[in-house]
Amino acid sequence: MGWLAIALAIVAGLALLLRWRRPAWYWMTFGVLFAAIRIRVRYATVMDACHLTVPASRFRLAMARTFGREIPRQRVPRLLRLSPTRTGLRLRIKMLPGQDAFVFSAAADRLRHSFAVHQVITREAKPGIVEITMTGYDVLKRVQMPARVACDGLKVALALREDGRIHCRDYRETPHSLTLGATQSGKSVYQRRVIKELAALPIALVGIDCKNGVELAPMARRFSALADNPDDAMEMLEALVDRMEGIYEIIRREQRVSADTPHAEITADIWGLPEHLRPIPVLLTVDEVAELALYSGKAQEKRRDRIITALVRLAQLGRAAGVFLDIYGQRFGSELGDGITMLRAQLTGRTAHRVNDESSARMAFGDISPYAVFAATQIPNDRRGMAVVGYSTGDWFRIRTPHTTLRQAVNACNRHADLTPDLPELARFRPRIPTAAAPVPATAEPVAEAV
Ligand SMILES: Nc1ncnc2c1ncn2[C@@H]1O[C@H](COP(=O)(O)OP(=O)(O)OP(=O)(O)O)[C@@H](O)[C@H]1O
Repeated sequence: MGWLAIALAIVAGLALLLRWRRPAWYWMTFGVLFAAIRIRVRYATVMDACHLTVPASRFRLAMARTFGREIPRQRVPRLLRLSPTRTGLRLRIKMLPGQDAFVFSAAADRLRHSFAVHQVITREAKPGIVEITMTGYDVLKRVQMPARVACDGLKVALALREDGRIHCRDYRETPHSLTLGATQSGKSVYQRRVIKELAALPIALVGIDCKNGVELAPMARRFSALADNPDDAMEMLEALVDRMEGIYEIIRREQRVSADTPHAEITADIWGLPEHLRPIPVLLTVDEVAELALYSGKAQEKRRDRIITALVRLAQLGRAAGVFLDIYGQRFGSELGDGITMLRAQLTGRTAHRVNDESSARMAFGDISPYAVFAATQIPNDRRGMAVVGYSTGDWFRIRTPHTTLRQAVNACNRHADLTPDLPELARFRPRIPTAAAPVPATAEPVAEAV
């Protein structure tokens, strides 16, 4: 008996220690079991207490009255499935007549307290079925991505979502994006993560970094073109527009060939082109976009207009030609001048890190969800790298990318330097490869040695 008590005390101590120091391990060892038992046992009581039950049907009430029987109890929505996940539990519940997903969403906080879990997120899985995702611990406190994430094509796993799922970006589905955030909110780390993940994929990377190249130049081996000042940026963007127009010519030519071949598919983008004709897709990543939009004097104003016009054209027409845009900045509103709101409308992938005011958050999510605007303004200062991401469906989530150092991103770029394609139209912007003799600025980590 004494030994049993000692063993139980050791296990309980171990559980407490894990819960405190390693919540992810605690969840996978003890937490998931305890939570599943708790939910099974208390399900009906909690549903009742959270006002998620409905009165018995009129027929049963009438029968009870007629035969003088006990009045039937409130009906509890049926728990169809309870499945564990890496970070929590997922429940599928069949809604009762009169209920909708919003009723469950409004009760999310009550459910969270009642089931003693960290977070509860609800969504309608299909008509009549609501899915409740619970996370057992604060998954964004210390981001741990799963070792393997199934991604194919031009899809990359970028961050962990607050519901424990992975936030992926599929460039073919969401070709252009805008990432906002105050200074020191985590934009550069997010950009590094994107580049690190894309480095291994068949895509050409083109960058504009008017901070003299401090962010992107160390990764130059994987970049087909880089501009580190607004004059070069303007010429590079116009060259990219020329490339895009050339690709449209190829598509048109191929369409004419297909049109004369009965039953042949006719493509309207590069993905339907035969492989030998298909140009490599290009991602243009722009760090601190305001540097391109600010001007003083007539000459700079003209340059700014040409830059914004080229960006708008790339955003409007780039998708079919395989040209994608990732734009990063602190703000991206009409104060940056004509054409900015037009450009923003094309950037459908939206991410906002911590912002200092509501108007900045509205630049990202004003047209998606007022709740996402609020969430972006509530990101705490000590949660660097945390962001809100909005999907075109109107859904939004808090996310956090794994902390990616410049060293890690540079290593990935060096490892995959052989995948860097030559873009003849942009050949004059091919970056100079940094060497030990040309060290990166003191603020950045040192450049990796050549592979
Ligand atoms: N996902 C993350 N996890 C942990 N720390 C992070 C994360 N993202 C950023 N940080 C930390 O936050 C700080 C600021 O990050 P970063 O340089 O990316 O911000 P920024 O928005 O690009 O700032 P600026 O606009 O001034 O360049 C860095 O010290 C970085 O280590």
